[in-house]
Amino acid sequence: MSEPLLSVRDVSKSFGAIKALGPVGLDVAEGERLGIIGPNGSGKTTLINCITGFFRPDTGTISYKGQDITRLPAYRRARLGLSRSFQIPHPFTGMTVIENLLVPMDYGATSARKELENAEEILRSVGLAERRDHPAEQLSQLELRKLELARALAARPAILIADEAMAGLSEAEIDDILSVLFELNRAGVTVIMIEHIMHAVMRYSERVICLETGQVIAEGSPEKITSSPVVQKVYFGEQTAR
Ligand SMILES: Nc1ncnc2c1ncn2[C@@H]1O[C@H](COP(=O)(O)OP(=O)(O)OP(=O)(O)O)[C@@H](O)[C@H]1O
Repeated sequence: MSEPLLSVRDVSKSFGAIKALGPVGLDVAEGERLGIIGPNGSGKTTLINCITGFFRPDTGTISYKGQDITRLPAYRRARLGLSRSFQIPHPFTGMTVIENLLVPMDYGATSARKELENAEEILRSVGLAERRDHPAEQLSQLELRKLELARALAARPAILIADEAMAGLSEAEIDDILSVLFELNRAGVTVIMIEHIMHAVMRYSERVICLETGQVIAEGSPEKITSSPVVQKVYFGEQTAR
């Protein structure tokens, strides 16, 4: 196997006496669609926070494109190409949809004209082009989720970590977000999906990792994970684990 795009080795994180994570290890290949599942409190958010630099892990290393990024601050990881979207969108209110993209882009790396072109292309990729000049606060819940993905894409990431991008949406809306995420992946973005909506994460992912009490308890294809007795036990209790 070629060198993984992202590599997590022996990473652990505690909060006081609570061991939230680890030690865990995982590799993510370039272009992969990886799903991470696990019940509430199993460590998914802590893992993302360690990967993106919001938390400093207590132990272990995180490498990206072969570079040890364990001690890099979050904004430097973002500039290297690691981006995340949040479950609860927090757009800049009082700004239009396109302005919401131009703000995170505005760090002087390219010309204003190029930034505008990039922003318009990202809006097209998430299906928000027609809402370009609407105030962010007028968007529907589905459109807000798309704007949240668009904002995460503003830095042109190599890896997008989508944290519960579909929670609370209807089945048709879930299909819509999945199409956007499939398209992004086809365009070359590696996607890590953290999700509680099982049928969505199973449809989307090529490989799924299941966390429980901060440990990886199962890993494999969606089919393997769906039929795994340990995963079933975690989600449905003892009776279904036979
Ligand atoms: N900042 C924090 N301070 C103290 N404890 C925390 C903190 N963040 C997480 N924890 C604890 O760490 C454990 C793992 O939490 P985490 O949020 O990573 O789980 P999760 O899998 O993302 O859960 P959910 O699916 O509900 O979002 C839990 O026991 C949680 O209470």
